[in-house]
Amino acid sequence: MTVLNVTGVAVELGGRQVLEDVDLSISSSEQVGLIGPNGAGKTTLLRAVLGLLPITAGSITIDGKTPQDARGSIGYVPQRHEFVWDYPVQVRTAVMTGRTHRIGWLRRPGQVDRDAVQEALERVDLTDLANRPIGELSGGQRQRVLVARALALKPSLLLLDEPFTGLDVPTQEILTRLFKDLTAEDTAILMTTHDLPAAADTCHRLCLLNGTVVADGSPDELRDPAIWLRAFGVARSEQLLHSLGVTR
Ligand SMILES: Nc1ncnc2c1ncn2[C@@H]1O[C@H](COP(=O)(O)OP(=O)(O)OP(=O)(O)O)[C@@H](O)[C@H]1O
Repeated sequence: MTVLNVTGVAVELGGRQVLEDVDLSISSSEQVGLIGPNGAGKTTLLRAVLGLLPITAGSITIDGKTPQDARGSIGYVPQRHEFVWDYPVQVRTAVMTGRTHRIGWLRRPGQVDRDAVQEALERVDLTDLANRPIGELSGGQRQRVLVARALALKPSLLLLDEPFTGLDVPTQEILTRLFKDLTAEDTAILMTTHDLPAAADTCHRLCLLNGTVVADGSPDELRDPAIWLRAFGVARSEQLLHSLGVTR
């Protein structure tokens, strides 16, 4: 079943066309890697899917709804530096903020909300740190807080912006396993990353973006080096091709 449907989407920022004619669809149980060079528009696309940026053409639906109407079923894990870590709250409270769209701004969390937060903490193995102030956490622990915060919504679509950057191998493995479990439970995942080998290993499909979708297919279908060179806007990059295990 299609969860995310992006058709002919264009986004302008500061008078500049950042995305043009972007098509992308993701089904439940699919993990898709969004790959592209710096400035390709990956974060912009995630923010458009979240309804945080206006689109100037095309359409975006999540479970058949507009981004604004679907906000309560999209989990978003921003890049770690975008979150305010010196805010004096405990881990459990930070994770509860992920449910704001479900609870509403003026209501207090109920038992359902507390249970969802507890389950999310368990899934990222953070129950021992639930009462720790977020400012005292390591980088890997902070990443797990952000993932738990997104999971507390029990989303049908999970958007991850560079979830593995700066993480040690054990933390990467915990998250990789978790994302696999989530897709097995029908969650659709769209993840930006610069870690191409890891993306090729873990994602069902890769979407190569550079202002528009240059290629979209399974890692096996994208073995032609010309596709990667076109996506990254370079004439020739042995290192890029080598890191992908793509042969000329
Ligand atoms: N608020 C803004 N106003 C104007 N231009 C912007 C704004 N935000 C981003 N841009 C520009 O839009 C383009 C796409 O940025 P975006 O952050 O989506 O790229 P990205 O693919 O996520 O890059 P990276 O891999 O470096 O994170 C860049 O050229 C960026 O400078």
